[in-house]
This record gives sequence, C-alpha cells and structure tokens, in this order.
Amino acid sequence: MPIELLPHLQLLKHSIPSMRLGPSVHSSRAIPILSRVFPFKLRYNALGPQLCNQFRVRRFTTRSFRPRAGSSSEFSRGGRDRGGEVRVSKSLVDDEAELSDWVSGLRKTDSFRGRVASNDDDLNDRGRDRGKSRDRGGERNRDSFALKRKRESDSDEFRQPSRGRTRNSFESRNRDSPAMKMRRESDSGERSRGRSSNSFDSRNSQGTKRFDSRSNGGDLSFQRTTRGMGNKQRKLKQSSHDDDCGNDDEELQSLRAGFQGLLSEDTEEESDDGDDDILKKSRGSLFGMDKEVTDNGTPSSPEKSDSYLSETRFDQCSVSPLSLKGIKDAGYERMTLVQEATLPVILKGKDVMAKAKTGTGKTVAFLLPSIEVVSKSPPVSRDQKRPPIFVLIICPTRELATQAATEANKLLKYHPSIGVQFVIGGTRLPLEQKRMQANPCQILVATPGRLRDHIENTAGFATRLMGVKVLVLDEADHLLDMGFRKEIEKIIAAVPKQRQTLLFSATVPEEVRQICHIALKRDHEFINAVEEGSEDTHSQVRQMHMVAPLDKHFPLLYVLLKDHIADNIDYKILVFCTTAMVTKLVADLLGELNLNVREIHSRKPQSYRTRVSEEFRKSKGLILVSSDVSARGVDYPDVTFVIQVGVPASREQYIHRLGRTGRKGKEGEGILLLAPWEEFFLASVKELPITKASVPLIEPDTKKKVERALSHVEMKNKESAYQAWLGYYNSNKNVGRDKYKLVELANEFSRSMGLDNPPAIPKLVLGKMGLRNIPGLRTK
Ligand SMILES: Nc1ncnc2c1ncn2[C@@H]1O[C@H](COP(=O)(O)OP(=O)(O)OP(=O)(O)O)[C@@H](O)[C@H]1O
Repeated sequence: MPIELLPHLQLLKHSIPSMRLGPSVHSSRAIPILSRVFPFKLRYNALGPQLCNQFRVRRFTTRSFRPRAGSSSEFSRGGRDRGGEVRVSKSLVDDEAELSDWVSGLRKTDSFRGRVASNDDDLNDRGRDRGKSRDRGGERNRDSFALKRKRESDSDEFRQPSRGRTRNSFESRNRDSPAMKMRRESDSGERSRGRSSNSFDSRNSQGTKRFDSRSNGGDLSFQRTTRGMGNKQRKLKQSSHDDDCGNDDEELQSLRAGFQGLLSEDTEEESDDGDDDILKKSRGSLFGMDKEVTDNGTPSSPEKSDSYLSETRFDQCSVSPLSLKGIKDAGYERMTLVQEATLPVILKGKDVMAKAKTGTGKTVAFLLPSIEVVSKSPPVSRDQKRPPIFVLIICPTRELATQAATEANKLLKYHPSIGVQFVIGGTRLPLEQKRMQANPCQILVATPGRLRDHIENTAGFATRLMGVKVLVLDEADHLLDMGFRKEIEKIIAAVPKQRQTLLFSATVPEEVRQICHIALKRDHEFINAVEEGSEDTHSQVRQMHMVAPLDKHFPLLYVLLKDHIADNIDYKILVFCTTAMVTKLVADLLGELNLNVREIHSRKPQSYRTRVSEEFRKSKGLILVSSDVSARGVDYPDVTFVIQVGVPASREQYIHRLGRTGRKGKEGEGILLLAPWEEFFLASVKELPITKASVPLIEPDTKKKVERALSHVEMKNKESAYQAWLGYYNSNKNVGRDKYKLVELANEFSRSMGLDNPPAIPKLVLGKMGLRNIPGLRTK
C-alpha cells in the first residue's frame, strides 16, 4: 500500500486563499537508534540537529481558475487536492564519457573505442578485454555475505531468491513530504511587465509568482474545473543556489593525467569469511533506522511511496490516443508532479526550463509533448532524401542517451510511423550513419560530441537538423556549464531559431539561469517542481558525511559496505569515485575483498559499459563502483545505498549522485566520505540535511584484510590511480592551489594504497599539470 505522506496536506482546500503550515519534524527517530547501531564498529554522532530540526514553513496561495478558451493542452478534469512531493531527475553524468574519445585521440589509437551493445557488436570489447582484463564481477569477487555470487556472464541472475519479508518501518517515521509547490517564472521581459493573471508575490522584485494549480492563473493551460487539478501550489519564484565547488576541468585534468589503459590483473578467486562475525555483530542499519525484519533477520527492500505522483491521470490531458496507449502499456497511469506541471505549458509551445528532484519522471515529461509535436507534423515520406529530424534531445552521457531512447520507444509503441534513434560516442560513426540512412528517424537522441561529429561528417545531416521543432537539453545545467558549452553553442547554431526548447534538470544553479538565454527564448517559463522550502534532495533519503584521514578511507569503505550488505538482503549499492582510474582501483580492491562488484567508467569500452549498466539495472546484491558516468540521470531501480568517496566535483554532482537512490518515492541512504582537508565542500551543501557520522573504530583484522587485498591490486592500476588522483585534486580550486600541499596529500593517497614510494609520473604529464619541480614527486 502506498504510504500517504503528509496527511495534513489533504486538508487543504482549494478555496483557502492562503495558509501557512506549521512546522513538521522528520526522521528524528534516527538519533537514539544511531547510538546503538554500531557498537562494535561504527559509532555515529551528531545525527541530531539537522534531522530533528527540519521545520519547514510553507505558504500556499490559491486562486480560482478560469478555463482559457482554445487552450491546446488542457486537462479534461482536475484531480483532487493532494499533498505530494516532487522529485525530478535527470542528471548529467559524465564529462569523462564525452572526453574519452578525446583521450583516445591523444593516444592515437582506437583501443578505447568500444561499440554499443545495442548494435549487437561488442567484438572490440571482447577482443580488448580477453586475456588482459579481469572481469571482477563473478569470477573472482566472491562476497562471502552475498547470498548469491554470480559470474559476470550471469548478468541477470543476481536477484536474491525471494523470501517473505516484512516491510521496513519507514512509514512510522515522521516524514516531511509536503505538498509540492511549483514555481514558475517567466524570463525578464515578462517579469518586468508582470502578468495580471498570476498572483504575483509582491515581496519578490523579480517577479516571483504564486498560484495554485487547482485554480490556474491566466496563462497556465491546466483546465480550470470546479475541482481543479490537484493540491499542488505552484509558485513563481526565483530560486537561488550555492556555488559549484568544482568544475569540469577537474575531470578533464584527471583524464589528462590518468589515461593509462584498462589493464587489470588475473588473480585467483579468494574466499575469506573472516568478517562474518563482524557483520553479525553490527546488524542494524548504517543510519540507525529501525527496519522491520523478516523471520530470518533480514530487512525488506526499500519502502516506497507514491508521493511523486500527482492526482492527474494521463488520459485527462490532451495527448493523442496512440500516445495514451503507449503510456498505459508502460504502466503509467497518473502523471508525476513534474509531468503534471510542465505538460500543459510545453503543449502550448512555450520554451520551458524545468527543475524537479531526481527520479521523478522528467524524461517522460519532455518526451511525451515532443512526441505530440511529431505526431502533428506532416508525415515523412520514405523517399525523402533528407528526412527532417523534428525532435533533437541532447544528453550528457551515453547511458542517458540510450536510456532516453529506450523510454521514447516505449511511448512510441503505437506510433508506427515515428522513429527514434540515438547517436553516442564510443560507437563507430559509419555504423550510425548507415543506421540513420536505413531508418530515418524523426526523434534523435545524442551526446554532444557525437552529434557534432555527425554535423561535420555525415552527408545531409545538417539539412535534416534544419527540421528541428523541439530541442531538449536533458541535464541542462551540466550541458550549459563550461564543459559542454562550446558543443551546445554549435548545436544550437545548427538548428532553426524558430523552435521550442526544453531544459530539464534536478539542479539549476543560478549561473545556469543567467546563461540560459543561449538556448531559451526570453519569455520561457521556469517551472520549479521542488516545493518551496524543500531541499533539492529527497527527504526519504538519509544523508550523512564522514570525515576521516585518507589512510582510513579504504577500510572504512569496506566496513560501510559490509555493514549495509549485512542489513539489506536486496542491497544494491553505488560507490562513486573521483576519477575513472580511481574507480578502477576501488573496484579492484573491493573485488579482492570478495565483494560482488562491477565497475563502470569512461575508460571502459562502450559495449562493456552498456552490459554492466544493464546488469546493474536488473540486479540485486551487487555493488557498482562508478565514476561520474553514472552520476546523472541513470535510472537504476531500487538502489539502496550511495557512497561518495572523496569530494564531488560540485554541489550539483553530489545531488545527482545521491539521486541514484530514493527514486520514485523509495527510501535510500547516502554517505559522503571525506578527508579532513575536503571538509570545505560541506559549506556548499549546508542547506541539505546531511548529518555528521563519527568515524568508527576499524578492527585490526579488517585493517589487515584490506591491506592484504590492496597488496594484490596490480601496480599499474595504483600508478594510474595516483596520477588521476593528482590530476583531479590539482584542478580543484580549493585543494590544487597549494601545489606543495597537494603533492603531500597525493603521497598520502599513495601510502593509503600500500605504496612506500609514490609512483613516478612522466615529465610531460607533470608539466601539463603545472607540477614540475614540486618536491615529493617522482618523475620518469
Ligand atoms: N507517470 C509515471 N508514473 C510512474 N512511473 C513513472 C512515470 N513517469 C516516469 N516514471 C518512471 O520513473 C522513473 C524515473 O524517471 P526518470 O528517469 O525520467 O527520472 P528523472 O526525473 O529524469 O531522474 P534524474 O534527475 O535522476 O535524471 C523511471 O523508471 C520512469 O520509468
């Protein structure tokens, strides 16, 4: 049964002009419980203040509504008022991914280039990996605690046998999941003029407007019926965001510094049950939440609520019957809150920038109206030489692009005349060219670099792009930041000026709002589906940070993982690392520790990435160690735990990574593991409910075990990780400023890998990093 969040919000009636909700507390139960969670290994402190004191004040303004004649995007019937929480979601994943081609170029070899499994072609991958790359999944990484350990080839079989389980007791916690308020904001032109039909908040000089979705103000295209469409208040209000703490240069630097290949050693499987006892002792959630357990002592999988859904059904809005059939087959009945908020506006043809939390259905929110545009366009004849592309969707990573294309295919099930294709880096350009020629599509999903390749190298492609009516930037903030800006500007120049543009993300920093005119018309709508006063993260995802010296990070990571696994029979864990090569190292280490682990990062061929991604999507009882290729947008269901090791590239990246758990209203946990000199990052996420965890004692046996495992990790991988680590932190504004200190820290990292001397780095690389002649570095 879905949990009803915030029953008090049910009391809201659309006739109430304005009300203020009293403070609510959430997750306070965690505190006393935490103190007894890790009697043997982990002791968490100071969980209190943030969880206890999250009082939120919300204001709702309601207005009565008049249907607007001729609105093309009206819902035929409003839903009942209902509180809810919006999440959103897509994120940008990875600079590394898009840069991997560049890295390949540098190496003057195509050995990194893989091919997409969807092309039924992973020969490159097999050839490359055979004999030199050890797949760590099932072959050697046995997790003595995982109930099932499978070989990598058994990709779909990680699901634990189902057992009778009771639900977690999450519903008993006091959850703060207030009614969503969506903030819509039109850009400066309209702001200055004001609009009589919206209820402007006079306090906001920039045109903040409040309105109730049930009682639409002027230009909203929700149908105004007596009952209205839902209980969500939409506020037209400018949001502000903290500064980024990093930038894409960091990834670039780490790549520059760290591209050493994909080698890994061949080792025997090893089974060591030595930590069984520790696990048994420390049963209990990492975050100290009481969970109901099954007869056999294992808790159930994450609790789910439908708070991300609105009351409005898809069949209440004016989309084509064929789309409705596809939606129904996809299993969607009610719109998510962001879909409900954006669909009418997009269907009206307006440019939209939308922000909503991770995992709340942003993909469908931009796909569905885009499909409607195509379905209303004149049919494309098969003989047409350069059939127009009507909808162009840009995603920052390959995984996201393929995911969006898959979702589009679902929705297009009953639109036989509409085709969707994707073009992504890491695949052969000629193959894509042939594919596009054989099956011309009207909807194209692309990563920026590969799209530019096609614009420059595929005959007739530029002409096809002149048909674009809708341009979508998924993970817009990432696409518009410095890492992708140039590509995006080129792409925008290649599509018609007269088009509709849609920008979606779970994070929209102020800087991006400032420069969104690059893509959007001046009178675009900003729709913020994150309720006012709410954080950009989900309240049902428990967040912590732990600050510990670097030399403790590997054992701590192990302890955190083992503990979570012991507590969650259906565990599904994402471990984020700073760079691709550090990701590889950590995956190697966890493999040596007999955990059931896979790795994904930009240094892996695309076919491998696709395969592992698919496996993780379907699996339970699996750990995926990832670089930022999985940070944004990737929709892995039921991720139970996200661990971030080392400082994230930015506040936004932290949010997107964390957003891999807690999707579609589910529960989740996240922890950020920092070294003391990385604590500066916490200032950038201070408004998020991240509580501090104290560093647990690490048992001598655990320490020894981790050291032994590290000694088995191939030297080459340690060298690459060291170099990549240096590159990443060198380009971090805070850490990289003092080169002397940076090298000291890098050498601390080297020691944490069990090396007495730091690995030597080529002079050329050091020169590029501006680190020549810094004491403590070894050159070769
Ligand atoms: N109306 C709906 N009802 C139920 N499920 C839905 C609906 N719309 C989308 N979903 C599902 O919700 C999940 C999350 O959607 P999606 O990946 O689009 O989220 P997102 O907001 O883009 O997340 P992120 O910010 O991480 O990219 C997907 O599994 C999708 O199939």
